[in-house]
Amino acid sequence: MSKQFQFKLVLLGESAVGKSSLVLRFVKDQFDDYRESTIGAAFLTQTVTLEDQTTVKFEIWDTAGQERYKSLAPMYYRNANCAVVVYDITQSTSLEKAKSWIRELQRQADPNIVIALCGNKLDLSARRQVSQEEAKKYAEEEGLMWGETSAKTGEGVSDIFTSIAKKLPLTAPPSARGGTRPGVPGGRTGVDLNKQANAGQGQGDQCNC
Ligand SMILES: Nc1nc2c(ncn2[C@@H]2O[C@H](COP(=O)(O)OP(=O)(O)OP(=O)(O)O)[C@@H](O)[C@H]2O)c(=O)[nH]1
Repeated sequence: MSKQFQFKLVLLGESAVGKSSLVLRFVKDQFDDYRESTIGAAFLTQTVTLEDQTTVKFEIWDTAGQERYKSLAPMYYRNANCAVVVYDITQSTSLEKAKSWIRELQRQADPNIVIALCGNKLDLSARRQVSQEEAKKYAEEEGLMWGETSAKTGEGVSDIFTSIAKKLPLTAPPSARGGTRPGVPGGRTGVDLNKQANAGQGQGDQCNC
C-alpha cells in the first residue's frame, strides 16, 4: 500500500498578495478576479501524489492578511508543519511584510517548520518591483524554499506545494501524532493516514473559521 501523510500548512502574508487565490488555484483549479478579503481564516484540504505514489494531504489554513487579524495568526502557525509566506512581486512593501512574518515564524513557530517564500502575481511581471535575484538571495540566506507563482494563470502553483511535500519528513513515526480538524487550528499534525481510520476531510473541503 502506498504511504499517506497529512500535514498542516499555513499561508501568511500582507492583504491582497493572493493567498486565497493561490489556495483556490491549488485546491479547485479556479481563479476569481474579484475575490473578497478573507475574514479570520479559511480551512481547505488538498492532496499531492509524489512520483513514488506517496500521498501528502495538506490541511491548509489560509489566514486573513488585514492588520486587524494579525493577532490571530499564532493560532494558525502554532504546530504548523509548513508555511507559505506570500508577497506580491509588484509591491516591494509586501516583501518587507513577508520578511516580518518569516522572522516571527523563526522565533515562534515549530523549529522544524518548512517555510516557502512565494512571489505571486507573476503574470504582472511588467509591473515587477521585486527582482527574482533579491528574493532568491534573501531566501537562500534564511534557508527558505522560494518560488514565483501566478494564481491567475496557475504558473508555478502546484510546483510550490509539491516541493514542500518533498521536503517534509515523510519517514516520521506516525503513531504518536494526531491530525487537525476545522475549528481546531492548533491541533497536532503529521499523521500517517494508513494508520488512521476516518482520517479527516476529503479533497477541497472548505470552511470559513
Ligand atoms: N493578476 C493577478 N491577480 C491576482 C493573483 N492572485 C490574486 N490576484 C488578485 O489579487 C486580489 C487579492 O487576492 P486574494 O487572494 O484575495 O488576496 P489575499 O492575500 O488572500 O488577501 P486577504 O484575504 O485580504 O489576506 C484579488 O483581486 C485577486 O483576484 C495573480 O496571480 N495575478
